[in-house]
Amino acid sequence: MPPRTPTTPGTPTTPTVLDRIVTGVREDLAVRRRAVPEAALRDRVAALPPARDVVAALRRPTGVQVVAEVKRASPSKGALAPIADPAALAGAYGDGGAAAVSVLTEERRFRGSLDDLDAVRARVELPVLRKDFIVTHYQLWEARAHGADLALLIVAALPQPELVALMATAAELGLTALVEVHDEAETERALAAGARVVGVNARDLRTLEIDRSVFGRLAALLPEDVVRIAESGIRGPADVAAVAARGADAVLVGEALVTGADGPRRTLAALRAAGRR
Ligand SMILES: O=P(O)(O)OC[C@@H](O)[C@@H](O)c1c[nH]c2ccccc12
Repeated sequence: MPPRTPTTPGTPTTPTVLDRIVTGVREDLAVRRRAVPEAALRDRVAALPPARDVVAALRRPTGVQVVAEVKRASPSKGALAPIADPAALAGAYGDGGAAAVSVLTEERRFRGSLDDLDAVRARVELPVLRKDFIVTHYQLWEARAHGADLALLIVAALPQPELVALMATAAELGLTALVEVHDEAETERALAAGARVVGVNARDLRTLEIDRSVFGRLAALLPEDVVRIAESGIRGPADVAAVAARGADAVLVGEALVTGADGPRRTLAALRAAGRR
């Protein structure tokens, strides 16, 4: 991968956490590409029923919806939960009233896999999100071939022409793009690329710091018809209530659900209660 463009010509930039993750993702991807050619993915996709309607599931008048994440580990926190049976966890999320299930498939830092996506897909009827660092069309084909209805596109990881091209491929595949932003410039890029579902990540993927004020700031820039998802750092009901007051349609929650002492069903119920309208 070419180095990031230095802000001052001639000044070398140190790779951010995001840069390092994407480098690893590209290496792992090269291995999978050799094992499973894109033509094979296309055949699998052709045999599948169409992807689910995600917008209807994520925006409901009854309250803030919860996208519940299958997350074993993260670069910021290390190990979170072993999750030996991701399908069982997804089943619990479904029972608890999740609107969708997010499956982290990045292997090195988040300890996820496409096997997790398969297991979850086989278990729930809910929309499923492939959460990864998607930088190639191949990964979108993979996402759909493994049953995802939604795919994450992180604006910070993608130059604008790539973002636009990946959104077009997602649309062809019937995949809804969840376009992730963390600042004003990224929000403008997401909208310019035609994003209909925007995730505001409270965590800066370059530094891994959380800033809970980002959702309110960026949600205010989104047109009414765009679905708004508050991502990361939702610790409990009070955080759901805070983003609900600022117009969140949904929250994306990982850590609080996989580490919560009350278990995923009750933790989910408490989060949903805080977002009821
Ligand atoms: O575990 P949390 O703080 O509830 O966060 C979930 C989700 O927002 C987070 O996993 C996430 C948001 N955007 C990402 C991009 C890549 C990897 C992970 C993420």
